[in-house]
Amino acid sequence: MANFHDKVVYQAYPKSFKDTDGNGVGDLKGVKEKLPYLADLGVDMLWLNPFYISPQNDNGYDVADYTSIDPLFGTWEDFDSLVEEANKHGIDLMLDMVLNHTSTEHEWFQKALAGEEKYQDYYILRELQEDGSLPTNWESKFGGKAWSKFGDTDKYYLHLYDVTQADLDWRNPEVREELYKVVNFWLEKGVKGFRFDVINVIGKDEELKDADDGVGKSHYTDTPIVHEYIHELNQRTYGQYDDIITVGEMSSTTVEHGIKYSNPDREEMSMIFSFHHLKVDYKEGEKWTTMPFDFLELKRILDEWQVGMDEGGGWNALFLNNHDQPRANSRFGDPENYPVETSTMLAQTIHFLRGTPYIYQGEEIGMTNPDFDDIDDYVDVETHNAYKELKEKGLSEDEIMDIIKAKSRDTSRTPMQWDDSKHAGFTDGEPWLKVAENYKTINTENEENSRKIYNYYKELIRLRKEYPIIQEGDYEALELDHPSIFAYVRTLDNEKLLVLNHFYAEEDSITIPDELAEMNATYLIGNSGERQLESSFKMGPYETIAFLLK
Ligand SMILES: O=P(O)(O)OC[C@H]1O[C@H](O[C@H]2O[C@H](CO)[C@@H](O)[C@H](O)[C@H]2O)[C@H](O)[C@@H](O)[C@@H]1O
Repeated sequence: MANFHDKVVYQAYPKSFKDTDGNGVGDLKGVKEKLPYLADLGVDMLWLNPFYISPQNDNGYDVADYTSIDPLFGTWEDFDSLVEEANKHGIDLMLDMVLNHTSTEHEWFQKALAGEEKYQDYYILRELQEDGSLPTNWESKFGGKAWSKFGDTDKYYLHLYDVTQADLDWRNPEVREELYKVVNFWLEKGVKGFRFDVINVIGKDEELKDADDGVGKSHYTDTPIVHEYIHELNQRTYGQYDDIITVGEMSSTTVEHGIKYSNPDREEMSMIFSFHHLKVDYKEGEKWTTMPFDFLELKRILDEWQVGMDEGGGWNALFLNNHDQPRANSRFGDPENYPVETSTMLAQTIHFLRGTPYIYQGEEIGMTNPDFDDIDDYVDVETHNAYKELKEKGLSEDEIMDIIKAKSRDTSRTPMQWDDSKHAGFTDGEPWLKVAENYKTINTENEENSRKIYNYYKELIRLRKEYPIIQEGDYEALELDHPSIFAYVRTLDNEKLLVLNHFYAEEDSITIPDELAEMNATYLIGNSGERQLESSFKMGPYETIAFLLK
């Protein structure tokens, strides 16, 4: 298996990264054009969200042809040239594999609809229950029920996500064979990494039943058979190579399963994304609410995953941002008053934990949530479903828009802010999603703040490569119940790395335990300049600092 503990992954959302043909949608040529930027930042791998042929109902996660390039994003020539040029810059490509479901426009689903039994067996089709209710009472993760009528038959098909994303039946060996062919196709194209979309929900129970909670997750999440499928996927595809990096997106998973998915002895995946730490601002567990984030809970969850995965030989993908999440600095900091401090502190918190850091486009320059007031400024299908549901619940327009501004997936999908020209230098046309209002001050060319943040990321990446303790050190939290500071220590042999991250604007102090305070401390990096370690260590607004101790 590839050694990846020294690597950093950058996620580009192609649709919003850089448009070169003026159609308002980012493209592969745009990604290629920006490779020198990524190489300068120092990242090793570039994860691209889906760019395959798709009706784009869920921005490409509704794949209609797995081994194609949507003309919206470019051509085969553009793809080959991107791989070649990326390699010249020392960057490998990681592609997104959406293997839980296909678009209902996929040829397989269309043939199934036309009556071909072979393809009907590719999907999960069921009849109504005797009492006339849907095959199960499960909910779709995008709102509403998880079953829709299958053409003019008396059957219903399962869709855990959008109504146009039909779940594949992994219990059918022919389906698995088809999907292995897809992965092998891209391996032969020179791809060196895969991100597997919601891969832990592929193993639905054999007998589908109503869920006691009316939601249904336990009937398809982390079921025992998922591990068998992922092991088989590994053996039949990327496991045959020794330099491929894989990350599984694990919906509502547990540490116990996280270990199984990513412990190399089990030959499943290199690492996993888990999401519990990004639900600490969900009121009573409900996403479409607003609530100040629960800092102690954030630390508790990160700590649980750090310790648990380490003990079980698993490996975490480290992230606070992605294309589904609100911008972390808007969520956990104060980018208005402390733009550089907030962004660099959050970055350091993540980059020095045990695992592989992922940078989502724009976080390295301090991009924030936009301030779009009108529902028509949002494109995301989940957001529009939520808007309707919140209306039905009787919330006012203002209340709904406050929630949407804080939680919509479009908050992080606004176009990349390259410069202060029209549409932030993203496109010469009309962008598919509006650019955030603050692009004049937050953009890659802004020396004031954005460049400072970028340079800080650059240094964090460089340090990971220089210091084995960042790559391999054990993790231990300090004073986990501290109300404003997340402090932790990494240890490798007789060396320690002390990392102190202050999550609030009001000054606060932390007591450094004697056994650490008495060691020989060297300042490594911080966002408020070089400082000496003291046993009562006072921290300024959103300050972050790290010391090497010997
Ligand atoms: O919140 P969780 O239940 O833990 O799930 C994690 C994420 O899962 C979904 O994301 C991915 O699949 C979707 C369907 O293909 C796609 O729309 C999305 O862009 C993918 O990243 C879910 O949509 C996310 O909100 C969850 O964070």
